[in-house]
Amino acid sequence: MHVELESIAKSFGSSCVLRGVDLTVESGSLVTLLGPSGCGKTTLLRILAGFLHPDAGKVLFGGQRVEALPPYRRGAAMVFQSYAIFPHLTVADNVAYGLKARGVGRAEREARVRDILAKVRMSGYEARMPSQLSGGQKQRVGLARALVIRPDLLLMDEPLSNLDATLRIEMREEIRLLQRDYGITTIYVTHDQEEALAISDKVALMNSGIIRQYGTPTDLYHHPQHVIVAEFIGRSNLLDGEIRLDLGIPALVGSGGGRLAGPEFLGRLSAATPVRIAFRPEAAAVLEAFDAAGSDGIACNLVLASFLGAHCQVRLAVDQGGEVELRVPGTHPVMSSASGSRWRLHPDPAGLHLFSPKDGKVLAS
Ligand SMILES: Nc1ncnc2c1ncn2[C@@H]1O[C@H](COP(=O)(O)OP(=O)(O)OP(=O)(O)O)[C@@H](O)[C@H]1O
Repeated sequence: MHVELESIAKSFGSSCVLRGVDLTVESGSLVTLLGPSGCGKTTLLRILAGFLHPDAGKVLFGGQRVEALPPYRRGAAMVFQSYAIFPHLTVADNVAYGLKARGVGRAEREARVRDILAKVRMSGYEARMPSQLSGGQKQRVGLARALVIRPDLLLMDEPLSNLDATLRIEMREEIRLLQRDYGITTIYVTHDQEEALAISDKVALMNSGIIRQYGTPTDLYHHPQHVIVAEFIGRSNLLDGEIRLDLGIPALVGSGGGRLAGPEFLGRLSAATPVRIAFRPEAAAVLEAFDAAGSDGIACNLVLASFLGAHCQVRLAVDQGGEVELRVPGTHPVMSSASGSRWRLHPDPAGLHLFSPKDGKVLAS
């Protein structure tokens, strides 16, 4: 089911929680609402479900406005972090509950319960009580209960946050496979960026009640449109810098004055513009032994070089303050150097993103 939100606003008392949210979710896709705690994700999901009314804006399901419809008439099912399964009913009765409420006959009910329990790999647990299940099993029952009614829209609020790390990864893959199999339009709330990247067709990154960027996981990772996105998705090194005129030619310099990129990268950015510079630890960079005669790049000290198996990581303290993290090959001389040794870092301009220190918006990338 195609879902559309237009200019959704919501306040609780004097605190404005959603400040004009627009979102389009294509039929059959999985979209995550990602963002730090308190940014309004759950509030938005509750507005979609019909548990909360927006102060302003439109909610459209399949082109029809639904703000006036109660939750049970919206064709959506919700899966909660707390499982929300009935403790006094068996697994089979929990899953059959929604079908019974919809007047589905016994034979069909039993067949559908059997099918969906097989799908979530819970066959054989029909007669168990919830108290006899592990967290992951309860979560699967919750999922089966939502899926069995074949909802047009599945709303999931941090459904995996009560599970341990291994189970979380296993379950998120199951959810993604089931969602694709059934072609159910799904809106999924999480504050775990890796989970969001792993399972989504598109991610809406929220912060302070608005969506900062909405796009595919690779879009958000490689082309952050706001400094918040660069910070929240993956890891980013952030440094202050400035665009300066260097013999009349604009150049990007770090706070220590070392040149990092030339006019080909800066486009139409004018001189004397302060910037926030971001680059990822895995972005290409040259890290060379410090030479007092050089002046380009970022002067820094080695804090720690760590061998992590699949790759090596170094932490460097920048002379002008702050730290950067970098991935290097195991053969790099920094790996056998002492903490405190002096280095000069030249991030490849291709991996740099520049943001405005004022409003956080992207200036160049
Ligand atoms: N019923 C309510 N009454 C008053 N304030 C509320 C209510 N529900 C939510 N809030 C406030 O609205 C803000 C957004 O809450 P929301 O639950 O949407 O955030 P979230 O992004 O889902 O956070 P989390 O990841 O911690 O669940 C918070 O500051 C919260 O305290």
